[in-house]
Amino acid sequence: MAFETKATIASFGGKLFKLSHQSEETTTPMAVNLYLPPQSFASDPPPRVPVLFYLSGLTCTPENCSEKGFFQHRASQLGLAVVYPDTSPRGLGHPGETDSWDFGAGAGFYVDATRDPWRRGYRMESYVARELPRALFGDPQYGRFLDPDRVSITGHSMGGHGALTLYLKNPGLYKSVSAFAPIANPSRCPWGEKAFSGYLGPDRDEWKKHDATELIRAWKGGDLKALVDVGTADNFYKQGQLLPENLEKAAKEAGVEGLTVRYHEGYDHSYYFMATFSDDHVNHAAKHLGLL
Ligand SMILES: N[C@@H](CCC(=O)N[C@@H](CS)C(=O)NCC(=O)O)C(=O)O
Repeated sequence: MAFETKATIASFGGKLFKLSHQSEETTTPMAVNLYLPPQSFASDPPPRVPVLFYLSGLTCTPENCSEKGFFQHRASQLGLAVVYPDTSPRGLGHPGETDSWDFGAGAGFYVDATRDPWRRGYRMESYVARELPRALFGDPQYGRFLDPDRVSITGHSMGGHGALTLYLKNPGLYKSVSAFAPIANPSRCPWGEKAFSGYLGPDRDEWKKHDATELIRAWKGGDLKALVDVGTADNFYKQGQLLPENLEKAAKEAGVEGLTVRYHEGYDHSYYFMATFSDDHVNHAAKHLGLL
């Protein structure tokens, strides 16, 4: 279904498009922001620029990171498009959908739910990894700007975990992955236990198929090309919601190379942390997308 353009906003010499389209996976209209860098408007026909998908964390819409993550700063210099999807369907009307900030609306966890009522519409894995890219790359208005063969993925918190799992589940689909403060081992933290039992049911073996720390053990794709940043003053890190050490340990035990985890003294979970290191994450993607 074609995208409706709700707003066009100048940003770092390029343009941020606030879009909406009807999703078959979620059965709802989905908001998504697309940033096109200045290079996209410098010639006609435009160059096909590589694409970075950014997956947001709990409670977020496409706006949070577009407004204050500062990915557009470095993306504009390098000639990289950035796609900011939403974090769940909206307005399905499932009982309890908006009762808590860490489950239901704003908290889709980038899985395809298998439990009622969530299995209707809460299909953010299929939406983000398949439907949205297919729709964008095939779109009559926006597809001609984008290179479907050069795609990377990144994200924050729940979205950092989403980026890691989509990358690990789909070898070759993305050229690299990075994450800010990811919920790295959701089967073993309160946020993940709540989300996975609600969306996937009580069988913990099912959870393993959607847990980055478990998936990394089975990785056979060679050098991982993964960058992870964590702030040591992040309260969620201190409360044991993120568990990045478990991811590092699993990679080490499995002999998986190419995972860089950096701990930054004094940084918290917020966009002050993200904006500080977003250039690094864009550079990481750009290196693997042939821009650097
Ligand atoms: N609502 C939660 C915080 C949730 C939270 O920090 N969400 C992060 C992602 S995990 C976020 O990006 N929030 C939106 C924002 O800060 O703009 C609380 O009050 O503790």
